[in-house]
Formats: sequence, structure tokens, C-alpha cells
Amino acid sequence: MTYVAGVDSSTQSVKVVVCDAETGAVVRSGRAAHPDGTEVTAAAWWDAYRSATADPALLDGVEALAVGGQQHGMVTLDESGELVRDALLWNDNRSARDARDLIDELGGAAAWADAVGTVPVASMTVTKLRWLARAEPEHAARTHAVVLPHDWLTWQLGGRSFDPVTDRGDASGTCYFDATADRYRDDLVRRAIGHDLALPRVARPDEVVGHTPEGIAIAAGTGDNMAAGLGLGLREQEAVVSLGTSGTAFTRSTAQTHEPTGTVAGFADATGAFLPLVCTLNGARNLVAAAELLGVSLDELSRLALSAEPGSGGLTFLPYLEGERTPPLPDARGELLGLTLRNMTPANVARATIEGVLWSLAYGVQVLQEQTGPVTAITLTGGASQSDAVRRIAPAVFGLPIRVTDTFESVAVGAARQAAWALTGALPDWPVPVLSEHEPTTADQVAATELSERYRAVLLERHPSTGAVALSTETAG
Ligand SMILES: Nc1ncnc2c1ncn2[C@@H]1O[C@H](COP(=O)(O)OP(=O)(O)O)[C@@H](O)[C@H]1O
Ligand SMILES: O=C(CO)[C@@H](O)[C@H](O)COP(=O)(O)O
Repeated sequence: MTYVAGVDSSTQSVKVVVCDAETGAVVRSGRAAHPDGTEVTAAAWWDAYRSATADPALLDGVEALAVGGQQHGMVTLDESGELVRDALLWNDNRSARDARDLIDELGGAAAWADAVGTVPVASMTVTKLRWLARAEPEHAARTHAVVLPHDWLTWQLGGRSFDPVTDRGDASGTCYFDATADRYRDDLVRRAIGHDLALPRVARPDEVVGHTPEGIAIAAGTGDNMAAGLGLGLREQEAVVSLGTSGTAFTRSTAQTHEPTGTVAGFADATGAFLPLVCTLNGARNLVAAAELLGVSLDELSRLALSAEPGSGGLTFLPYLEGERTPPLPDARGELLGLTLRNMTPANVARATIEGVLWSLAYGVQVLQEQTGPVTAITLTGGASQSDAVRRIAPAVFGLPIRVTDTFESVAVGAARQAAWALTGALPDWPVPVLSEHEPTTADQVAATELSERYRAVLLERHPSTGAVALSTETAG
């Protein structure tokens, strides 16, 4: 039997799976935690990977591996390849002002959407480069190269025996890579940091880019959302909703999107197509915070939420505990609105938390559909997709069929699938068994429409600026 491995180096942890290269069946796995915070030394990801793979039996017999990594993080290297400073992660908001400055300088949001498919927000690497130039000019001056988290880990895996590489999926999240033309926009790099940078070579998805010191072939890897798309075999007209640290909603398209409000990022995928994506800063951790607030376990939070009626008795939860990226409200804070003596119950608070987190992504799916056409089903993934309440409440928020698959570690499995592609020269056709499918009932459809109308009204009232970025306030549902 031939084995391949996939690494999911995401915000909170690293997960490694070993798969049968022919069927994709997961035969072994390991994991380790990443440090907290939005500013982390890249060395910690390598330490975590080594800890997750410390048992020599884990990678026994593995012939190829690849990394799916959290997107956008800025890893700065000096001329000798050493880290200049800690990496700023995708969820670090300090470059919000730099995003606004870069948008103004290029002539507005639409100019960025035209150029690279994506309007910069604080998450994007290009804005972090501008922050570095503005706030830490000595570090900017020492910065010779910039790579993404997955590029850096891939480079460590190869013992730095080859020059850093990336792929077009992760590169498309920098805002200085044109994924339609497949070329870097060095002018945008210079605009951001004030000088040229060495950037990683963009490798093909079926390429062996090097080998580990033990002789395991290394594939290019990709961003974690792109890897999840590969792991779940994402097709056009279907969407994935991931509830990890971030919340994301994305679909596959054959052409790049250039959505000018910045709600949809026009990313590339890991197969040569595109991955239009909506991302929020507030995913699974809102559920964890609600469980802590209520003094219950995550299982109990789920049970409580399912005991409440759809609509949570009128409670509306704006889930901006980390500020927000979509809509662009970096300084916003979470709010629980509509409390009365009658509805302020643990069950309603639990359900409102889940409804609020899911509604942000339901809005995202609506805008995605305006860009790419109808979505017929949604596959849930990410840590919080384990929650029974998330699975069962989602049809009454999205109004669409919700699938849960057997491919739970979709990012790591997607990275493994890319490794198998590079190893064998053909993208293997791994099955993705559906474990459960939750069809929306008529009552769910009604609940989804009512919830959407209420959330849109509350959002506009609390954050009037969002009216200016909403694409079609009448139709989004
Ligand atoms: N049953 C559950 N209900 C809600 N949240 C959960 C559940 N299980 C795990 N989580 C949360 O999911 C998150 C981890 O998801 P994951 O997709 O691995 O994140 P990331 O890839 O960003 O590191 C953690 O915040 C964890 O507490
Ligand atoms: O910024 C984005 C996507 O644009 C995030 O989705 C990151 O890629 C982090 O992902 P998770 O750690 O939440 O999986």
C-alpha cells in the first residue's frame, strides 16, 4: 500500500493525517497545539509539527506529503533566510488603516478587485507589509523575502534544501498575485513596503518541489481553505462552510471573481480553477465563549441551543467578538440585542450565538451566489461542524440542504490528496462519503427568511456603514 500525508497547519493547531494514496482512507493521525495570539513566531509551527509527528510510526511508509496552511500570514525573512520578526496572522487587525490607505492610493476598492480579485482588508499580506513599513521601518528594511505560513513550513520540511515555494491558491490571498495571469504584481509589493521583495516561486499543484531529509517527496501545498476544497472534492454550485477559528464560505468557479465591495475574495483554488470566498473573523470560538459564559460544555451548549425555538425568542447576536472583516468592521464588538425578562434564557442565548455566527456566513453565501450563480447544497467542515446544534440549526439559517461528510479533517486530507497527485502524476478520485444530509423543511425556509430580515435590519441599525458595502440589501436573504 502507498501512503501519503497531509498537514493542516491552521490557527489553533497542526493536524497530520496519513492516507491510503489510492482510496484516501485515513489510517493514522497526530496533532499538536499552536500558541495563542495573532502574532506568532513561525518557529512555533515547526515545533508543533515536530511534536505532532514525534511518534516515528506516524509517518512510517509515507512517500509524499503536503501542507495546507492558514492563509495570509506575513512571514518576513532577512537575506540569510532568518526570521525578521514574529509573523502577523490573518486575524491580526493592526493593519486596518493600511488597508484603507492602500485602497485610496490605488484609486478605490474596485481598482484592487480588478487587479488581483480581492479588496484588501487587514487580513491580507499586502496590508501587513504596509504596516511593517510604517510602524517598523528597520524591520521593513531588513526584510528581503516574504513567505506565507504554508510556504515556510514546506521549506522547513525540505531542510531548506530548495528555495521557498508557494502555490497559486495561497499566493492569491496576498493581494499581490494576479491569479488570472498567474504572475506576481511586484508593483503592488513595492507600493506596500517601498522596495522589491524576493517572493516564493509558484509551483504547480502536481509538482514534487523537493524531499525531506528522510526522502519523502514534498508537494507545493496550499492555503487551508483551498486544501479543504480539495479534500471535500468541491464542485461548482456547491459551497463549503467552515467553522474553525475563522468562519468561511466558498465555492468553486472557472473564472476569477472581482467583487468590488470586498465581501467576496477572488481567490484561486488548488486545482487550477478559482475559489471565491467570504471570511469572517468569528467562527468556532464564539461558541466556545458562549459555553464559557453559560458555564456549560460544548455538548451542553448544543443541547441547550436545540431546546430553543428558531429565532431564539427574538435575541439577535452580532458575533463580532474579534472585530470583523466581513462586513469590514475591524473595531466592532459583539452585541446581544433584544433581551427581555421572558426571552433571556440560557437556551435562547445558546441558540442566538449559533444563529449569529451562521447568519454571517449565510449572508456570505448569498453574496457568493450573486457572483457565481445558485448554490444547491452546503458542506459543513471545521471544528464546530462537530456540533449537533450547528448541523441541525444550519438549514433554518441557510435555507439550503446541509451535508456533513466523513472527511472530517478536510484540510489535512486535501493536502494529502495533493501529495498523492504530485507522487503519481494524477489527481486521485477519493470518495467523500456523506454521513448526514439535513434538508430544509418549509418551516426552516420561513425561519431562514425571517432571521435574515431581522439580522440585516439590526446590522444596518447598529453599523450603518455596512449599508454602503452591501451589494443588494433587498435580495440578500
Ligand atoms: N463540538 C464543538 N462545538 C463547537 N466548537 C467546537 C466543537 N469542537 C471543536 N470546536 C472548536 O473548533 C475550533 C477548532 O476548529 P479547527 O477547524 O480545528 O480550527 P483551526 O483550523 O482554525 O485551528 C476550536 O475553537 C474548538 O473549540
Ligand atoms: O483568512 C482566512 C481566509 O481568507 C482564514 O480562513 C485563514 O485561512 C485561517 O483559517 P482557519 O485557521 O480558521 O482554518
